[in-house]
Amino acid sequence: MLEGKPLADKMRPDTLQDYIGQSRAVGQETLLRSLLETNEIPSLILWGPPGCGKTTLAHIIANNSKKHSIRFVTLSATNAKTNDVRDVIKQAQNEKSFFKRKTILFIDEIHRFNKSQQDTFLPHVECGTITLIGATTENPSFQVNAALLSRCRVIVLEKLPVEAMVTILMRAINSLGIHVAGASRSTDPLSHSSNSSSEPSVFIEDKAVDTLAYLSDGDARIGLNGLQLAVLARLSSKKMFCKKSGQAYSPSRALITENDVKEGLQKSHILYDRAGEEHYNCISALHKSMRGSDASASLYWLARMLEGGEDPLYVARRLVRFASEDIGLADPSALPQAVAAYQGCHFIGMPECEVLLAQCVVYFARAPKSIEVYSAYNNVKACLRNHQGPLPPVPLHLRNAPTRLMKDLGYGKGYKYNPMYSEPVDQEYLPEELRGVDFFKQRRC
Ligand SMILES: Nc1ncnc2c1ncn2[C@@H]1O[C@H](COP(=O)(O)OP(=O)(O)OP(=O)(O)O)[C@@H](O)[C@H]1O
Repeated sequence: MLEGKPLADKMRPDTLQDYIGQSRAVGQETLLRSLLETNEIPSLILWGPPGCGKTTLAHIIANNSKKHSIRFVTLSATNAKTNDVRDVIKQAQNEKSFFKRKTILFIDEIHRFNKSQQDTFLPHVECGTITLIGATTENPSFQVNAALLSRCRVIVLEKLPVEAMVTILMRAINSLGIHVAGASRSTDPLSHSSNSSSEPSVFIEDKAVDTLAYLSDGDARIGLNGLQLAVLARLSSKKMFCKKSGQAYSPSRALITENDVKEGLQKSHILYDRAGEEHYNCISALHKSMRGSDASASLYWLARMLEGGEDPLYVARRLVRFASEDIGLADPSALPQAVAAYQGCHFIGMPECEVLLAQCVVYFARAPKSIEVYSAYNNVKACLRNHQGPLPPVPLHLRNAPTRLMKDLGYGKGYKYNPMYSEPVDQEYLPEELRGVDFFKQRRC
């Protein structure tokens, strides 16, 4: 059971009874559960973080549907082409008209289809040729075509809590015939596979199960595959040790410790999902903590990103933006600080550059804030966007007149060159129709 396919795939449950957690979405009293039990599947978008059970739920629905002779077709948006979708639809139409057979189309990572690809199946979902089930880790309001979204029920699945992770891990531990060494949890002796004489008895520390459940951060795939790696690594190091020391490999006992499971997990997967929602959530939390002048929280979000493997230059670029947007002229040295931090990160890279970013983040959290320039500039942009008709011409006196013709046309005429005047110069700089507008005070014009 340990070799070959990832443990997470082998442990995928087939029925709702074995589907752990997610009670808000598919608990006993939920509408979705009654629909699933009566096999009336609506079009669904399953939205949730990696490894929380989206594909598993679709797999359970597939199992159920097959019993009711409903076709269940799976496509992954990472490699399916628009033509593949068309083929599925064509077949679904035939099945519907000739055999009155329904088709459920499951599209994994539906957010990877662009809007026009999503348009391909919209009319067929509308007219009931296919029931669509899409799985996504990304917020469907941004990634799924609005018309399609309005025809689907969005099911929000949550990160699996630690207790649910422990249940999932214990089920795997039981089916692998591993014993738990420690007081609080006992394995189910009946489910142990019989211990063949060529294999050692494998034990796992009670604490290691908790640590694995905790560090998997709600992702059952990481937890199960981490368990598999830890066991395989421990067994092979035992064999290596015997080989090196010239001892005959005698199967006895192997103990999986907390350290083994920590090594079995990749830190970057545990803490942070660089490409997904978490990336935007953390940068937003950092930005808001600095804006709120909370230096300690700012450091926390920074560390969470960097420890999770975020690109330091991405963080540095956001700091450059923050320096102008939120600090602005309240402390004009913030901008050079951010640019210097960016260049410093570029020169020395991680992990050395983390302290540069930390210094800059704390400086920014403690700095006085001003959005004066940022909001005045937004007022100007709004003014330009709201303008009806052609934009007003640049006043003639402000135009440069490099040629005789331009001079003859009045370019630059009447312009007062400020350094020639000792007193303040009375001169208009805005177009005629905006005369008197102050973008620092006015929201609109
Ligand atoms: N709620 C659950 N109950 C029991 N096992 C689960 C549950 N969720 C996930 N698992 C286990 O974790 C594995 C991975 O889960 P699954 O493929 O369903 O995640 P996912 O949400 O589709 O993730 P991704 O977005 O990364 O594809 C499954 O094969 C199964 O073994």
